[in-house]
Amino acid sequence: MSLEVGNLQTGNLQVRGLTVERNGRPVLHEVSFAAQAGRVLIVMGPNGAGKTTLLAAIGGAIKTAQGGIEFGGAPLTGLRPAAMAAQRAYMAQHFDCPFAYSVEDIVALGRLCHVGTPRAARDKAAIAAALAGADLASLARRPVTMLSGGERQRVAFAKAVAQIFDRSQAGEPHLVILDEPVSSLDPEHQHRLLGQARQLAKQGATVVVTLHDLTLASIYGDDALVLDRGRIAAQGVMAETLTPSLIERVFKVRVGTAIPDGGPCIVHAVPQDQAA
Ligand SMILES: Nc1ncnc2c1ncn2[C@@H]1O[C@H](COP(=O)(O)OP(=O)(O)OP(=O)(O)O)[C@@H](O)[C@H]1O
Repeated sequence: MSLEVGNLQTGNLQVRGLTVERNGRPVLHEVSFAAQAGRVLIVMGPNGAGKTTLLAAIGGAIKTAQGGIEFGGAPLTGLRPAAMAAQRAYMAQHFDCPFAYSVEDIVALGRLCHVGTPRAARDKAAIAAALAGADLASLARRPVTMLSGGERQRVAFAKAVAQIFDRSQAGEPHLVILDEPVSSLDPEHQHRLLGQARQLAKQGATVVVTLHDLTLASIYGDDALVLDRGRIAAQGVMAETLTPSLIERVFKVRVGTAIPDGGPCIVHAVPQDQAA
């Protein structure tokens, strides 16, 4: 099933014929899909498939060679940077800060796009809510240089949440892009963060997340986009798309256990030379 949508509703993300080159080499080839408001789209694929490149293109962090990216029916590049930042939060795969800013200060950077607008009145509430949501309230004054890898990842998520707090609270369309947001997190915080991503979708966000953990993808994703060597290998509703045969073909592992009918697909991946 295709993730194309005919009539764009406000808040839908539409990517058409996207080609991206890195270092002069195409790494995404004419990728087309839609992500719908109120739903979580999980982007999956092997190392080097182009997931980060895709999210960075949608997040405005890298240039595209060809194709269009529209949000709510308008080109994403058409807005001024501050207006765009108020509705599109992008959490990159890696977050590193060499300076000893506090956790709270880093999360507050997410509010920079609201300076000089009425939304600035909600900065304090936004930062407090984002810190609490990421379980960082007790670390708010700690320099980020003194955090663990997982704690830093939660800071990056909290910054993204603070950025789109206003639209989320108002139930207005916004785009949340999370590139491997749980790669360093313990199981409790993985579920906590992805649960929050689902909650953002419930509040009107269009949520696009990359994950390597196929079980988490199955639990938290409404829709799936599977990339393989820069092209779409499969796309559609999660339960219909993330099948054992797809997993074996694209990820080159066998599925030991899967519970497909309705419930989450619990993926127990074993090497291909070990029959399930
Ligand atoms: N800065 C860069 N310059 C040149 N090529 C790059 C650059 N970054 C990534 N690539 C290449 O682009 C392709 C896609 O990389 P990308 O990071 O998007 O993959 P990915 O699916 O996110 O992989 P992973 O699962 O390992 O994070 C790969 O072949 C990679 O080697």
